[in-house]
Amino acid sequence: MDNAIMSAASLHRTLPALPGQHSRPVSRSKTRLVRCSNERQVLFDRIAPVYDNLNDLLTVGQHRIWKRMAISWSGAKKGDNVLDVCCGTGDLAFLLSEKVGPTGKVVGLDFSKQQLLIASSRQHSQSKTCYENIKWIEGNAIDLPFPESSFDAVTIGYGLRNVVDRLKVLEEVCRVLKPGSKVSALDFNKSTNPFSTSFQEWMIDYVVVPAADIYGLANEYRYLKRSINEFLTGKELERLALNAGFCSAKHFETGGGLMGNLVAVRYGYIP
Ligand SMILES: C/C(=C\Cc1cc(O)c2ccccc2c1O)CCC[C@H](C)CCC[C@H](C)CCCC(C)C
Ligand SMILES: C[S@@+](CC[C@H](N)C(=O)[O-])C[C@H]1O[C@@H](n2cnc3c(N)ncnc32)[C@H](O)[C@@H]1O
Repeated sequence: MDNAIMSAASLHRTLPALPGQHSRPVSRSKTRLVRCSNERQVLFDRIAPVYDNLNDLLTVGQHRIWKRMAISWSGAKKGDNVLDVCCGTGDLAFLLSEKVGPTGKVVGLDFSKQQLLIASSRQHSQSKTCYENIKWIEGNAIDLPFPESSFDAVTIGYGLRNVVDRLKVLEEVCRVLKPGSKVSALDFNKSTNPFSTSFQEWMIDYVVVPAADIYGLANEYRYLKRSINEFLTGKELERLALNAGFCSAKHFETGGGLMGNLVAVRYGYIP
């Protein structure tokens, strides 16, 4: 394992075992979820080398603006301890690092080793000293390896749509957030406007997939359209966040309706 990347298992080993922990029989539906999750992990490992370049190309740099907006909505500030779930190659973690500065701390968590290796090499190839405050952890978003109330803000960029159990992920995020703190989750918008949906699908079929095909990754990028169809609308995401334990949730459309950003607050005293 790359020295700069910690595994969640090694983090867990440093925590005391819970009393009464024992292994349970695994159900068929759980086996299916694990298989689906493993397939996605392989997919994200495969696209890692081209992911950043394709994002810049396909959005003509616009994704950087959407990511800056996501950071701003998270409420992260100087000196904060923050988490980027499904961090991939680290775009949001790097922006968070600049936001919280050298007195703050950033954790980037992802289950794709290849994505994390790129994040770590970007961290070391760029000379910004504040990037020293970032740690990369190989782990699963449905079982965050942190105690409750650990973070002042959490971001998730294009991650919630890709996990097999979204409610569990939001419950986990709510648990690790400090009371009164926010999660900001940027993703594709599953629009209720037929024009936006048609444009999104047209872009994927005729621009995104052909561009990915140049790298032999057409199938991996075809998955995008399916995953957006199976995703939740803004209103459904707001309801899911409330069910996960957040006290308020609001979804904003960005990128001309192509993208969306869920902002949810964990119940608690806000000074
Ligand atoms: C931000 C983009 C992709 C992120 C992304 C997210 C995922 O969940 C994936 C899953 C599996 C494979 C890949 C990904 C993945 O790359 C790129 C999105 C591109 C948009 C579909 C199109 C953007 C349109 C432009 C903003 C419009 C520009 C207008 C032009 C100037 C006329
Ligand atoms: C589309 S990428 C987004 C990367 C980055 N956040 C960004 O905005 O560019 C989705 C990331 O989510 C990660 N991911 C998906 N399911 C996950 C899970 N259950 N646990 C941890 N990471 C996961 C993938 O490995 C991948 O790196």
